[in-house]
Parts: sequence; C-alpha cells; structure tokens
Amino acid sequence: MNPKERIVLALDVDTYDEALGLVRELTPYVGVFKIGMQLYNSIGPAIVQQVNELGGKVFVDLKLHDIPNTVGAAGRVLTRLNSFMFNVHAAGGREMMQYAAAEVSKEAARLGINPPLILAVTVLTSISDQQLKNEMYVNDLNVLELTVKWAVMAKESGLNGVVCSPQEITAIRAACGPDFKIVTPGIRPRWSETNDQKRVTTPRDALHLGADYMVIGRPITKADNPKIAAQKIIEELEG
Ligand SMILES: O=c1ccn([C@@H]2O[C@H](COP(=O)(O)O)[C@@H](O)[C@H]2O)c(=O)[nH]1
Repeated sequence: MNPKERIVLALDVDTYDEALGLVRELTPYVGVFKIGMQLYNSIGPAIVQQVNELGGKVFVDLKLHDIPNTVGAAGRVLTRLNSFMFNVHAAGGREMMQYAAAEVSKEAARLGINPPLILAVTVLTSISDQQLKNEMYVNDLNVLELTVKWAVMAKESGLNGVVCSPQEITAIRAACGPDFKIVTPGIRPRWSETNDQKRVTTPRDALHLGADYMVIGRPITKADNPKIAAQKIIEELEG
C-alpha cells in the first residue's frame, strides 16, 4: 500500500458543502474518508453514498456501543450503506462484537457484496493512564495492557481490527498478528498542535510502527492550506 492509501481523513465538519469540498480537494492525497458523529448526525447517512460516488472509500466512525441486538442491526444498516469500514466500542463486550460480526457477514452475503471491515475502538486516544485510573476507575491495568486485552478479544470475536494509538501498535501486532488491521488516530506531525489528543506519534513513526491506516483530521483540515498540509505529510511518509 502506498502512503496515500493509508491516510484516513477525518471529515469533522457540519455541512455537506464543507465535506464534499474537502473530498474533492484532498482525494489525490487521501485513501479513505472518515465520517464521524458530527457530519453523520448533521446531514445523515446520504453523505456516505455521496462520498462513495466521488470515488472515496468511507470509514463510518460512529463508535457503536449498545446491546448486541441494537449494534447488530446498526451493523446491517452500515453494510447496506456500503461502508468500507465501521467501528464499535470494545467496551461493549464480546457478545456484542460477535453478534455484530455475524450480522454483518450475513447481510453482506445476502446482498452479494464485500462486508465492511469492523474495528473495535479500544481506549480513546484522548485518554491518558491517569484518566483511566482516576476517571474510569481501572486500577489493575494501564492503557497499553487494556488495549491489548481488548484487541485480542476483538480478534477472537471475529472483528477485523482495532482503533488505537500508534503507541500501542507493537504490542497489539505481537498479540494479534500481521493480518489484524490497526487504525490509528492520535497522529500529529511535529509542526501541528496536539489539541485534545494524549497518546500521539508523528505520521512517520506510526508508519514505521506498522499502522495499516492513520486517521488525520485537524492537522490537515484546520491548516491554512489543507492541500499543502496533506502533501507535506505524504512527503514525510515517503522520505
Ligand atoms: O480513539 C480515537 C478514536 C477516534 N478518533 C477520531 O479520529 C479523529 C482524529 O482527529 P484529529 O483532528 O486528527 O485529532 C477524530 O474524528 C476523532 O473522533 C480519535 O481521535 N481517537
């Protein structure tokens, strides 16, 4: 895969015009477009089809977290929408992930299409070890240990990969093997601000650590010139 194909651009905007403007401008530099709760809740599921029609693969980042029946049903909908990938929270548990995987594969078979990749969100990249302990009351594991446990559970449940910080790639790769997809937000070039992200690396470090896909939002979308920012990241990845 070339570096461009590994870049997932977070379309964290409110409107159809802003989103499609970014898709048109940045298609030459981006492999996948991520539609998260801001855009999806603002303009609805039709945006997935619109991005598909412009030739973009879509990661629907709704971080599903509910009882198995509800998440399975939502998974069927996201399969019908032709998402390239979508995610659920590993914290939803084994039964929820197994059920989502089974429903998605049945729905894809029924439609005769490739199923979307299903990823488990481990510990959000905005959470530090201190927060995990003091706010989530997880006292016996640190972030790294918990992400690995959840990644193994996701794999055993039939999911295709995880969302985690690039800082956890080496440990997850060792536990889950080469084919398990690792998708990493928390990507910050040296020239950009960290914002609310806590567990970050540069794009180049994430690539060397073995990220399959890197989710990048504000360093590109909030740059004075998003195209130049994206180009600079690709050059850093190729350099
Ligand atoms: O652990 C997670 C899971 C998802 N995200 C999402 O990725 C992007 C990151 O955007 P930046 O602007 O590059 O910080 C954003 O849409 C998050 O919802 C994450 O950051 N961490």
